[in-house]
Amino acid sequence: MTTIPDLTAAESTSDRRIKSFRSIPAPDTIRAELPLTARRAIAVQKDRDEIADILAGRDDRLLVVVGPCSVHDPIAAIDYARRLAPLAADHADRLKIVMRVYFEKPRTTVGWKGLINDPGMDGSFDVERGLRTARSLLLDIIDLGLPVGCEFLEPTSPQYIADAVAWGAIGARTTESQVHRQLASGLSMPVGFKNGTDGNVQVAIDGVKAAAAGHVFFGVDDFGRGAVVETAGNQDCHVILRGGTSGPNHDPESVSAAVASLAKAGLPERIMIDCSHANSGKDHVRQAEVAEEIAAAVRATRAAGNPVTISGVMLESFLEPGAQSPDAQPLTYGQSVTDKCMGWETSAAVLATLARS
Ligand SMILES: O=C[C@H](O)[C@H](O)COP(=O)(O)O
Ligand SMILES: C=C(OP(=O)(O)O)C(=O)O
Repeated sequence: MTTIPDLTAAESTSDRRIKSFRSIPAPDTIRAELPLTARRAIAVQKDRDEIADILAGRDDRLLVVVGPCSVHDPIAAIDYARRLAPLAADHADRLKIVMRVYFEKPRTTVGWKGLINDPGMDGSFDVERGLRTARSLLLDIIDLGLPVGCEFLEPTSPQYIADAVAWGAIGARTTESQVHRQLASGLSMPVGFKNGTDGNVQVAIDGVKAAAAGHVFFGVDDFGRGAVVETAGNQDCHVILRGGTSGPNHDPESVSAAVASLAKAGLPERIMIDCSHANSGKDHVRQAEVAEEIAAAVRATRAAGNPVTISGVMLESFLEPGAQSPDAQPLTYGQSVTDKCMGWETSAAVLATLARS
């Protein structure tokens, strides 16, 4: 019998490019430390139901997902939420306002990947602190009476926070990813799929169809153990038009084309429009104009007695207009460290315009 000698570290074919593994607490540990509680759970479920009703056309309000491109400073995020909450209440008969609370940033190449990945923004990657900070912020925002919306990027991060989230997004860079479509099929809230960065809307429609089906895939359970996950499918998914490399796609022709493709796919003929990203050329001043154009289009459709196919709008908005580098010293309070955002005054004016539509 031949004996196989143990390989030395230098001979091993495993982990040749892994520098370290750091364990983190299991999802149920962090959730138990920062419990959702029955009162908040009731609020989250009510918000999810209202959002699903808007997306299905059972409620004719406009869904508005508004907030910073990314959260880097929880104090500024709460400050923003305190200003948004009374506006959300004032406009509640016409708009369903959800605060954008994005903790995970997909990058075109490299860059800061968000508060969960690197809460110190200094390369220390204290993911455990990032998870606790993120969860705690979500609970505080819910306590102000606002539903929250997050992009889901890491396939296992939802286990730590998704119970507090009323609406989710799959971004343009991951909309075609089977892993993210499977993830969406098991998420408990409505989920929007962005069109691809090249402007391809069909990949988002395919994402919605894939997520509506049940799937079986690799994941982790509540105790952080590797598991085979079986999902039931998510029927509350929709498409988000965000423009692409060939230009914006919020104009009436692009919206009609997207709606026709949804009809062809047998899906509800309703979409959300992202006023930022490629629809505004990442220009926050232009973003407000795009929102005005959408408000005008919705008004015209209603006036003509036609069905409104734009059921939601996304806005990138923070306390201060524009953006700064994440490396700025000192950082400007309330200003984005990723994409440019509308400042607070403009955001409030845009919400009022959307409410009038
Ligand atoms: O919304 C944020 C950004 O557009 C997205 O994360 C990509 O950013 P990047 O192109 O700066 O990496
Ligand atoms: C990353 C985002 O958008 P997109 O996926 O459309 O680039 C975002 O909304 O933060």
